[in-house]
Amino acid sequence: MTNIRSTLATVWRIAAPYFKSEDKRMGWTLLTAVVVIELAVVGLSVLFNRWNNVFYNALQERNFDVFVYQLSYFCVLAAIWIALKVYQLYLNQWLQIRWRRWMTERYLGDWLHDANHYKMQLLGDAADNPDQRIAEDTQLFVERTLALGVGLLNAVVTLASFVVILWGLSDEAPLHVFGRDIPIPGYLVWGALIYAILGTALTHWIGSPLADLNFRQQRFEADFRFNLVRARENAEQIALLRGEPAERGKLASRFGLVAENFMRIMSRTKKLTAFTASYSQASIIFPYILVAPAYFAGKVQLGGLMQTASAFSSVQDSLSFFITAYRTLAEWQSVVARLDGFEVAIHNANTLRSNPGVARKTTTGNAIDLDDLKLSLPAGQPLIAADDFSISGKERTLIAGPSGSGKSTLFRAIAGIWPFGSGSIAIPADATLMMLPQRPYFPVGELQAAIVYPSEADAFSPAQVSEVLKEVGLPALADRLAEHGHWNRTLSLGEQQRLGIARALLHAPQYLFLDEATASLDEPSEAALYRLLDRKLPDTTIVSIGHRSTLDAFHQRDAVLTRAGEIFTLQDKVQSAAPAGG
Ligand SMILES: Nc1ncnc2c1ncn2[C@@H]1O[C@H](COP(=O)(O)OP(=O)(O)OP(=O)(O)O)[C@@H](O)[C@H]1O
Repeated sequence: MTNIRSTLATVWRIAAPYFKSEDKRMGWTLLTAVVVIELAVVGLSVLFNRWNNVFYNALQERNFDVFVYQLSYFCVLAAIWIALKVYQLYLNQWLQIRWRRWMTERYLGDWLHDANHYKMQLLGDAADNPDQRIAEDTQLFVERTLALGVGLLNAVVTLASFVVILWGLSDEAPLHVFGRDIPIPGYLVWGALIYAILGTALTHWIGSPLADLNFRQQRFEADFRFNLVRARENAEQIALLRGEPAERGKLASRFGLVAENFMRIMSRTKKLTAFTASYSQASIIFPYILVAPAYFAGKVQLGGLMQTASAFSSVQDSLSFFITAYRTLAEWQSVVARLDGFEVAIHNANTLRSNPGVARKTTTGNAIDLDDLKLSLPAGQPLIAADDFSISGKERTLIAGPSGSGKSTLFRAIAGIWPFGSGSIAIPADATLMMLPQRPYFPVGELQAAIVYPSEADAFSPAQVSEVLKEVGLPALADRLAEHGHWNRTLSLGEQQRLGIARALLHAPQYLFLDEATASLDEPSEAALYRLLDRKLPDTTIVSIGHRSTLDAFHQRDAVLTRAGEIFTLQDKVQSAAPAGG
């Protein structure tokens, strides 16, 4: 019960924002239309039920005129019913796509807000596979919530209408056992109620493990898909290393989890289906068994019998809502749990952003100041310390340090995406910063758009981009700006690094951070690119991470991360010490 209540509270939390959003007018209009149509459909089913009585009596009495009239009446009812059903589905789907679009845009906005997507990864596994949450779960959530909500409404209204009818019919056709009337008011209602309660309890007992199993299934499926995508993305490495058997083994074991869990779902579903199928078959004949004695005793006509059976099955259907919707409910519950996890992870990332360990300030000066800065790993182990360290002016700084000492993490903290630690980083107001990693990212698409990313493709003219391409030593690419491609896959790492420098030249940031951004080039090419940066970006402050001594020539300042106990400290390198003993 608590489980159901907390699921409903979560559903409300996830669903309500749409109906308070800027699209609320349309949302409410469509929802009202869907509800009104559903009520009209129930109203029609009451008319159909009454029709049963008159129609079957006409058959029994061989009354041709009434028979023909009732057939025409049926056609009118059926035509209205068809029109309602068509528009109910149409409007329902219309609401689904509007609601889903709104949720998707909101999730995309939250997920891609200020490095949340990266911080969610850093924070751990609370929301695994965000792609699945955004693409699949929003669709399932909207569809299932509407289906179950409308289904429940139908069940409640149908129940209310038909309980009244069935109560009246119980008086008309009283329980007749062994030649005697047994006056139990509304016995048909009680019969349906007991039958449905028993059925619901048994269904829940048999089917309850399905919610968990479905949750796990979705997760295993997404993990399997993710690993397939990773294998595709790293095809070259895998082929070079002859890693295919290892990949196959890994993928097979991931799929093993999918299959194993699916087997459990199958076995549980088999039991559940055996029960629900028997239950629904039994409910076809159950009302006839209840009313047959009265019928054969001549207390009720064929029309009354048929109307009772139809009313009983309506009450029965609505009381059995839970049984028929059980699988959908179980799946829906796991979708709700996944979306909830996603929202919690976004919330945690937002909290981390508003209360970061490392404070980010803006200054009026023109230097980036690291003050009493201590960076740590997500789990809390201290990594590096930097106190009173300024990066300013047109100075070029080279940062060195052992592998794993935290050089890239320092850049991440300056970029504002690494919140773990303490102290502060002050950045000049309105300063533009650009980080160039060793392996730059190029979105799949036209080359021009890939180079000028994250700006719009037309932020620079093709002539500007061609010019820069020639300068960075890639004149051949200048003719291919309109070509579509997966550039991270097709270009060599050295070419990608040249393109990274091209991107920096186009954007001309005030602060440029190069994290081994030219490490895949030979030394003369690297030197040429640094000379180019010097010439084209004279006002840019450049900070590089690099291991080659040839880089020294392009940097006036050397800083180094040195181990001090369990952490590394960032300090200026002591320039060529005085001669020993001097
Ligand atoms: N998301 C993370 N979770 C846990 N540990 C991390 C994470 N990112 C980095 N680290 C750890 O932090 C340490 C510093 O990593 P970083 O990439 O900053 O080193 P680096 O000095 O740039 O190394 P290299 O010179 O090899 O590129 C490493 O030990 C790394 O394993």
